[in-house]
Amino acid sequence: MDSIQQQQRRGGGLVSLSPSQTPRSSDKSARDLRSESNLSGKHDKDKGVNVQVLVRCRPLNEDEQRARTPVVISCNEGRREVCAVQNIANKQIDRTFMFDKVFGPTSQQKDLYDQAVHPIVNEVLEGYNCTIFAYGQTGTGKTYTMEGGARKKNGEFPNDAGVIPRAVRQIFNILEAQSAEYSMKVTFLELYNEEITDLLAPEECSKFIDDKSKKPIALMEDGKGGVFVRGLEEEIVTTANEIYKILEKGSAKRRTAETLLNKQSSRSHSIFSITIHIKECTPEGEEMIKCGKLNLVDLAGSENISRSGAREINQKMMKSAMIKDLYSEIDRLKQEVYAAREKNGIYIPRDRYLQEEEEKKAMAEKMERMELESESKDKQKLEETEHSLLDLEEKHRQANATIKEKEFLISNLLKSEKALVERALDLRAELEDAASDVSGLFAKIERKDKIEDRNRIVIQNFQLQLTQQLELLHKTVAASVTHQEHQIKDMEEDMQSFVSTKTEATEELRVRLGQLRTMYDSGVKALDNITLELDGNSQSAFTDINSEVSKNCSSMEDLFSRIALEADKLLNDLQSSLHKQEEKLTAYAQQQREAHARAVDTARSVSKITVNFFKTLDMHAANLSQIMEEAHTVNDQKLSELEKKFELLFISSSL
Ligand SMILES: Nc1ncnc2c1ncn2[C@@H]1O[C@H](COP(=O)(O)OP(=O)(O)OP(=O)(O)O)[C@@H](O)[C@H]1O
Repeated sequence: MDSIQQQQRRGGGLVSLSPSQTPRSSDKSARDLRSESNLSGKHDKDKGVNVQVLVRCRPLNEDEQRARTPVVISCNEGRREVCAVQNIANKQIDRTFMFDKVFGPTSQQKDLYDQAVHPIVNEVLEGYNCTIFAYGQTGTGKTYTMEGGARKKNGEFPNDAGVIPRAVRQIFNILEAQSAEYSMKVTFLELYNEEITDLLAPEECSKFIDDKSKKPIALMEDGKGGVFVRGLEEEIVTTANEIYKILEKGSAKRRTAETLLNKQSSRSHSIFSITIHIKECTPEGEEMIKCGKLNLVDLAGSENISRSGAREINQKMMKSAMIKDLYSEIDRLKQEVYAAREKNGIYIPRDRYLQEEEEKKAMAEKMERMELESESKDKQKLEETEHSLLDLEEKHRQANATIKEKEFLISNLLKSEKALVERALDLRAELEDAASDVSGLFAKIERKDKIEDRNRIVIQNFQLQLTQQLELLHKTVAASVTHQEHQIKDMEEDMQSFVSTKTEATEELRVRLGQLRTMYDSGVKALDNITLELDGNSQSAFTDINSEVSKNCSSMEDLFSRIALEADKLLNDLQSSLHKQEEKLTAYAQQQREAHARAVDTARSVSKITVNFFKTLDMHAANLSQIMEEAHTVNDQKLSELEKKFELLFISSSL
């Protein structure tokens, strides 16, 4: 669990002095700070506050040396004292001031940093809020101490690098050495005439700030006894170089603003803040976040503080203190007079008495005058207050009207914000729909690709199988044709052998018929001869012979009819066998023709199916690409609509 570890505040002030400068009333603040520091020292532990006041005295510059400017400040670093020599009414009065640390004119930037700032930066990294501010009159070396010389071109530090670049370097060196997990942000602001300028804000924002209708950057109380600046630009930084660039950018902006507004650097304050969050693990493994803040403040020249718009209460205190002093002085004098009268005190010389009486009288007159003045001033002030009260009432009325106006504006703004939020939600829903459409489209494309891949494989398989089937068919048809040719040849041969066999039998039959005919003819001749021979013989014999002839004739006729029947039967058998063979051949040829036709039909229908299949595939592919194009177009339209809506939304939100 993350938690934020916030430590107490610490602070330190650097008072810069020039050696020729006698501390004046404003320098009293240095003493005040010192005494405050001493006072707070007693309660350091209770309050958790620690203020240190360090003084640095710069050496005389060339001009001052040339002009032989007298040196009125001497520093004793060991005793931590600064001695100022003053000549009042030809009397030399030496006044000594004590500080937490004193740096004389020969002190180097590094000495000051190592002794005074280094420990404070360590405390920042331990999670404290620390402030280092430079205070002093113009030209006493505040900017020199805080910023120092510019970095060299190769990025190296010059010897006169000031507190800010050295602190930045130290912070990064320590964090990197610890391999710490951290985040860092910086702010840079300028305070001039009670007006805060964000030195890191982009130009447009600066313009807004100038525009009175916009919310100005404002100093707010954080409710925990601290203050923060509302609306200040915070820049996240990860390297020392980034901070140096930001510093350069901010300083450049400060310079530009100064030129434009004819300000002087000595009249404005600048505050550069570095906030560091560091992650730490407790021994129990719990994650803790340490938060430390370093404020680096370059104050306005102390003689210009009143001109910088500050009125920052000492005068009032001085006046009341003075009246108080005067009253106590009167009391003291009264007591002295009383003691003199009663002779129970110490006698004083007459001259002194007269002088003191004079002084007392003058004092009483002065007091009377002052009281009168004060009364008239009070009266005047009362009148002024009444006036300002009336003004305030008027302003209050105006402010109320402005508040109402602003409330109306705010309610309108809230309404438009609500409408914008609703519109944004609609747009978001549309965007989500579009995104789901797009993802659906992508899924479709993926599916289409897969189907195309599968189709490609199916087509390849189909082509392979078709080629194999066609080859098989071709082989089968070729084998069948060869087989048929063989069969027809065999049948031709069979027919030829059959026909030749039957021709032989017919020839034999013809020969036998010829022989029979010859036999018949010879028998008839023999019978004729016998008839002739017997013609002359007896009638009886003739009858016998006739019967014999008739017998022979009938047997011959029987034989002939049998032979003729046999020949008919043989011829019929031959004819029927030939007929059957012919029928068989015809049927077989018909079968083969039909099989061939079927094979041809199958091949044709296969090729038709293939062509149709490819056509369908092409059609599907065309449909798919059309769908894709349409989807892309719809998608593009939706996207451009969404972009337009977003633009409108952005323009209306920026308005
Ligand atoms: N310790 C020092 N050693 C050498 N020169 C110094 C030292 N301190 C200041 N100077 C020089 O004195 C001059 C005035 O210093 P600087 O501009 O820092 O004063 P300042 O207090 O910031 O003035 P201002 O309030 O006008 O900004 C500069 O030229 C600076 O280089």
